[in-house]
Amino acid sequence: MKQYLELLQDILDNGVAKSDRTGTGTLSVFGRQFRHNLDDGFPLLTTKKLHFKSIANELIWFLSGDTNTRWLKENGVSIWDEWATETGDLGPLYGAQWTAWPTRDGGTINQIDYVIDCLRNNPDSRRILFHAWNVEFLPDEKLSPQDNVRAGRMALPPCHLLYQFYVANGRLSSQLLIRSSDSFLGLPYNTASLALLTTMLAQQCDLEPGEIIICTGDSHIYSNHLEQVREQLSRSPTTLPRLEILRRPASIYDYRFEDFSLSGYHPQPHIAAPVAV
Ligand SMILES: Nc1nc(=O)c2c([nH]1)NC[C@@H]1CN(c3ccc(C(=O)N[C@@H](CCC(=O)O)C(=O)O)cc3)CN21
Ligand SMILES: O=c1ccn([C@H]2C[C@H](O)[C@@H](COP(=O)(O)O)O2)c(=O)[nH]1
Repeated sequence: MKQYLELLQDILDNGVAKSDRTGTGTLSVFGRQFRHNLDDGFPLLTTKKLHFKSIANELIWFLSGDTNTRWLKENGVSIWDEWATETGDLGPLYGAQWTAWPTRDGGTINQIDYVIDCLRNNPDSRRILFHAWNVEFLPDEKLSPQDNVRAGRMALPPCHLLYQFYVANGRLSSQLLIRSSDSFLGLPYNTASLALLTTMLAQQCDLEPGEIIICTGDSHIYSNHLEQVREQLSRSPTTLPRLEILRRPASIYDYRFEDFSLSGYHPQPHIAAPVAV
């Protein structure tokens, strides 16, 4: 993932010091894009060890429509704990908007079903996308995540916002807009998650995985991640792992962590960093 390391270097070289909601402070650039061909391997960083289980289970959790951390915790994932209420609630964020976007007549729309239907029946459509920016439920930036949840809003507004898909020559590509990107902690997760989702959708729709493209808006490095970023940039990327899906689940909603087999993942050691809440 040379492209990812180049983005980190770009932020170090060109970033402007900006304050942010969490009070941590960042170096930030605006509007960047990188791409990765899934034929070249699964884009899980080799320059630091990533917890693939957190990434895969978070995606399975989103697709299930769940917005409570209980299932995540039961499955070894703690990355959402800081934003949840004492009962584990996060408000109507990703999973709710992806699979049960509320309609004015009291019903819901499953945007993932729509994407699968397009990929199978209208793959040349230029409208194959889903997104989570449901303005009615966005949090009030002046309130804490937990107080927003208690008011029926999302704990955090979506960061990975808009997923668009494209089919050509039997290959499925995807492009993701991330409005705000924690480039050291969040972006490696978002990149691997997009690659995994694209591979799962390709399997469900009899397509081959193509390219993934990541577009980041406010692309930042938190001031308390600078040492970690420099450590990572001193390392050289090695061969990417390969992802195999061991069975074909009945639908996009039926994948389990055990279905994913990652081979050849030999990362350099984990680099710990505090998450900005
Ligand atoms: N500041 C911030 N950055 C994010 O990336 C982020 C948020 N907030 N809030 C919502 C979600 C939660 N996400 C997170 C949260 C924590 C880690 C994190 O601490 N990762 C550690 C390992 C933790 C683990 O997998 O158990 C890492 O070293 O990658 C990653 C993504 C992505 N999002
Ligand atoms: O999937 C995710 C979720 C969150 N982030 C990061 C981006 C920002 O650092 C924070 C969100 O804060 P805002 O003030 O709402 O922008 O979380 C991410 O990179 N990826």
